[in-house]
Amino acid sequence: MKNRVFVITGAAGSGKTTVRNYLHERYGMPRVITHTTRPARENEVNGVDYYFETETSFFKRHYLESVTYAGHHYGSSYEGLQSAWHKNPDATIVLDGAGAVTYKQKLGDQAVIIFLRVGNPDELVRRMQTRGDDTTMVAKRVKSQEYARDLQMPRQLVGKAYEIVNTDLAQTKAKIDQIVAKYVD
Ligand SMILES: Nc1ncnc2c1ncn2[C@@H]1O[C@H](COP(=O)(O)OP(=O)(O)OP(=O)(O)O)[C@@H](O)[C@H]1O
Ligand SMILES: Nc1nc2c(ncn2[C@@H]2O[C@H](COP(=O)(O)O)[C@@H](O)[C@H]2O)c(=O)[nH]1
Repeated sequence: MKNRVFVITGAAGSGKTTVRNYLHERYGMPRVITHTTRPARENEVNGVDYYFETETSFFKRHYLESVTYAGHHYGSSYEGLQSAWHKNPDATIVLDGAGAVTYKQKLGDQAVIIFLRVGNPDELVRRMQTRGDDTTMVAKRVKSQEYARDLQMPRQLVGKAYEIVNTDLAQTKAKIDQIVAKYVD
């Protein structure tokens, strides 16, 4: 059986983690946990949401790809992906737009990319605030180049990725089910 990874990408606050958790809960897809130097949010747990790293420990890992997003480092390891595939042939990961492009380039058909967007970008800020994000962090993020970039699907992924407007979560889940049905028996 072919190993695959469902890559969820899109703007900050667009619902990537929510969709990844749905794929985990509904389809039993293991979540590939990535590494970051960003401070943990309230309720985030090391080894569950991320491996939280220091500026020194981050650079001791072996990454398939890594990026800087709004001033913090993020990276996904080969070992994390292999360990997820060891549990199940279909896994899921949350990446920014640049990471999703790298995954498609490196893994080809094994990477199924789903780009999430919302109708109105103001909704993203509302969702981050509702999630309880630190106000200063939200302001810094919204000003970042990476945030602006990820409002649109990366041009390298046009025609190679699914796009879902995540307004109504029930409808989003139904669309996710349709995509998964194309790949998973
Ligand atoms: N369709 C939706 N309607 C309303 N709220 C939603 C919807 N989808 C997700 N949310 C909520 O929006 C907030 C942001 O969602 P989530 O954390 O999944 O986004 P994200 O894309 O992973 O964000 P980030 O990249 O900043 O980590 C959460 O509080 C989540 O419960
Ligand atoms: N390219 C990568 N992007 C990653 C990775 N882990 C998370 N992310 C993305 O970073 C931003 C910010 O995440 P947040 O949790 O601080 O809101 C978001 O788009 C994530 O999808 C990674 O290993 N590589």
